[in-house]
Formats: sequence, structure tokens, C-alpha cells
Amino acid sequence: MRPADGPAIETDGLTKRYGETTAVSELTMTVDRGTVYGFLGPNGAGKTTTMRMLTTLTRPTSGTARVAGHSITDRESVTPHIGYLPEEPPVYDELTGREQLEYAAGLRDIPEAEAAERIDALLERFDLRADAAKRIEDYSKGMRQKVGVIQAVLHEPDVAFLDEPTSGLDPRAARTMRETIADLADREMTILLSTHILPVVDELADEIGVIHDGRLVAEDDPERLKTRAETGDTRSLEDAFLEITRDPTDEGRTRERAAE
Ligand SMILES: Nc1ncnc2c1ncn2[C@@H]1O[C@H](COP(=O)(O)OP(=O)(O)OP(=O)(O)O)[C@@H](O)[C@H]1O
Repeated sequence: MRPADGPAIETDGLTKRYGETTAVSELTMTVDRGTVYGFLGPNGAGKTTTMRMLTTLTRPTSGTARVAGHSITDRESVTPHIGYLPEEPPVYDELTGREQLEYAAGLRDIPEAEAAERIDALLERFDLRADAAKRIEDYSKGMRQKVGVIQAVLHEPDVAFLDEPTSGLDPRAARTMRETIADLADREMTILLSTHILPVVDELADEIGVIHDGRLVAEDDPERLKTRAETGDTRSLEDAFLEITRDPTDEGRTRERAAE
């Protein structure tokens, strides 16, 4: 069954604790279908933990979430609809790039001829075709990253979770990645995009959520997030991010800098 027309991602009070640490606290958010949602936050804010819960890899301590219309407690129903690029792409060193992608296509039950066509097109797009017969152990970080993202979207999932997709990529490959993400969104794929490279989010995201200490502290479209509530002036996304995620103890330092 094609999931009903609800949001692509919907969470309600999603919480994950590891002992004393609350990695994600009462996260309630909605991501509309076919949109790119920029998921921002400082190191340790809870982004990866959220993605791991939404991709059914980690169970929440409390709260609920639905992805592509299915509860994340129903792993078998959710997984066919999602793709995940974790921080470290899950690839086998002993396989060639093409074998890795064929293996991923097999796990996803993509018919062979269709898989070959999609793999060729994506290898070509990411300028990886000439290296497709080399073993992944001989790949650079960027080449591994390319294989990781191709296998995350090969089965054309409804929702793709991409953790730092431009990590390790040279400027040309990073541009290809951005164009690919924009294309996928045009084809109604929903993308939860986590990255520290703010211009990428600025360019691609329809909506941005900022998570800090496990809590969603801001959520808006990029233009509104950049507009100062007090003055109506526009600031950069970086300025907005730093202000939103500033610890109160930093306040004195920030004021000192402003006075310089
Ligand atoms: N398996 C785990 N066991 C214990 N604590 C964990 C575990 N995974 C994450 N944490 C803690 O949960 C918090 C959130 O971590 P998480 O990896 O989700 O952050 P992040 O926003 O993805 O950070 P980064 O930008 O650095 O990747 C951190 O305090 C982290 O130490």
C-alpha cells in the first residue's frame, strides 16, 4: 500500500535517553512530503540519534513517530520506504563499487535490469563509472561517500535521511550532490538533511529545524529564520544558527566581541 497522504515524518514527544544523558528530548516535528528539511544543531545536539530512531535503528525511550505513514515501531513496514546515509557509509571494503551497489539493489528487491540502469546512471552522475570495478578499500573518503549516497536512494525511497552527505566531497562532487538532492526533492522524495555546511542547507532546505541539547529550539523556512524578529533585518544563516544555539554563558563574550 502506498502510504496515506499524511506528512512524510511526524514525531510526537520523541525522546531518547542513554543513562543520565538525554540525547533527544520531547521532539515534536512534522516534515511535509516532497520537501527538504534541514536538520541543524551543534555537535552532540541529537541529530544522529533522531535519525537512528526514525530509521528504526534505535528505539525511542518514549514518544512516537511515523515515517511515510508507518509507525517506527513497525520496522518491516517502514524500511522499504526509507533510505539512510549515516555519517560513515556502510560499505564493504572487499567489494567493488558496482558490486556494493548491486548488493544494495538486491537487498531492496529492485529487478536486475532496472537496478543496472539506475546504478549506471548514478555512477555516471557522480563521476564514478571509471572506478566502479575497483575495490572499495582503494576508494578515497569522497568516493565511499558517493557510493553511500547512491545506495541510500537507489530504491527511490519516499524518505531519505542524509547525514552530512557532502562530507569529504570535492567542490564539483559537492555540487553534484546538491543538484541530486534538489532533483530527488523535485521527484517527490522527502529528504531530512543534516549538515554543518550551512550554505548547503540555505540553498536546498524548504524548512529548517534547529536542535540544541536534544530539544527543537527553532523551526521555520530559511528566509524567516534569517530575519531578526526585533528589527526585520536579514542576517546570514550562520549568524541565525549561532544566535539560536548560543549558550547563555556565551552572552558576555558575544557582547565583548560586538563592542570591539
Ligand atoms: N550510544 C550512545 N550511548 C551513550 N550516549 C550517546 C549514544 N549516542 C549518542 N549519545 C549522546 O547523545 C547526545 C547526542 O548525540 P548525537 O550523536 O545524536 O548528536 P549529533 O547532533 O548527531 O552530533 P554531531 O553533529 O557531533 O554528529 C550526545 O551527548 C552523545 O554523547
